Amino acid sequence: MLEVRDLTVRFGGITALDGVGFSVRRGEMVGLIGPNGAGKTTLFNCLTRRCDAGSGTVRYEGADLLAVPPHAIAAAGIARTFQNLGLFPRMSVRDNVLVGAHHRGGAGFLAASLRLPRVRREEARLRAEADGLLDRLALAAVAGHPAAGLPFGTLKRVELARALAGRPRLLLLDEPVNGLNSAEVGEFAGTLRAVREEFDVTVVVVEHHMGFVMGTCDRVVCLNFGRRIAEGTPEEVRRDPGVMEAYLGAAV
Ligand SMILES: Nc1ncnc2c1ncn2[C@@H]1O[C@H](COP(=O)(O)OP(=O)(O)OP(=O)(O)O)[C@@H](O)[C@H]1O
Repeated sequence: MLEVRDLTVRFGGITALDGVGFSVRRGEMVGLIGPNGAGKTTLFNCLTRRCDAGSGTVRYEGADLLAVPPHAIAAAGIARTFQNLGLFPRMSVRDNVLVGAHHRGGAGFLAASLRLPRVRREEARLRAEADGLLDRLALAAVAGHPAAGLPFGTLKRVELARALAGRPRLLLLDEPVNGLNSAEVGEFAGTLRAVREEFDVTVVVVEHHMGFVMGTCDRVVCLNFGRRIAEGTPEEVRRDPGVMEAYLGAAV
C-alpha cells in the first residue's frame, strides 16, 4: 500500500535521505528506527509533503504521493502525530480532536457561514464521533479541559485521538512514547495494538524506545545517515551487526 523507492532528500550540503526504499503492506505496523539524525523525521515529512524529495518515488495505494499537495494529505487517508506534540494549548481536548476531522466536513464556505441545518447536522455527527474517540482513549474526563496543563501521557493520547479523528488508513506516529514512563509505554502499546485492529489502520512508527518497537511492530526498518541499513522482523533487526554498530554497541 505504501512503496518508497530510492528516496533522496538534501538540505544544502546535508543528505538527509540517501536512496531509501521500503514498503509497508496494508494492516502492518512497521517501526522506523535509527540513531539521531538518521533521517526518520525527514522521511515522515516527505510522506506528509512537508518537504520535497530531490529524487525517488513514493506510491501510496497505487498513486504518486509526491504529486499530492500538502493540504490534501489528510483527505488521502494519511494522518500523523508529532515528536513535540502539535496540539493547540488553549483549545479544549475535544476541539483539538475535532481539528483532526476538519477535512471530513463537506459543507462549503457559504453553507457554513449561514449555518444551514445540514452544517449543524454534520458538526453534531463529527462531535459525536470525537466523543466516541475520547471515550475510547480514556479522555472523556478531560474533554473540556484545555490541552495546556494536562500530563504528558494524556497529551500523547490526545494526539493519537486527533490523528484517528481524520479516519486515516495510514497512521504515521513520530516518537509516540517518548517521555512516557514504563507503565505508560506499556499502556500506550496496548492501546495502539487494539486501535489498529478496531480502526483497521496501517501504522508506521518512529521510535527510539526499543522495547516498544520490538514488542509492538511486525517489521522494523533501520536508517543510519540517511540510508536504510536493515529491514526485517524485530528479531532480525535486533541481531543485525550493522544495526548494533549504528547504535555503538548499545543494547537494542
Ligand atoms: N530543515 C532542515 N534543514 C537542514 N537540515 C535538516 C533539516 N531537517 C533535517 N535536517 C538534517 O537532516 C538530517 C536528518 O534529520 P532528521 O530530523 O530527519 O533525523 P531523525 O532520524 O528524525 O533524528 P532524531 O531521531 O534526532 O529526531 C540531520 O542531519 C538533520 O540535521
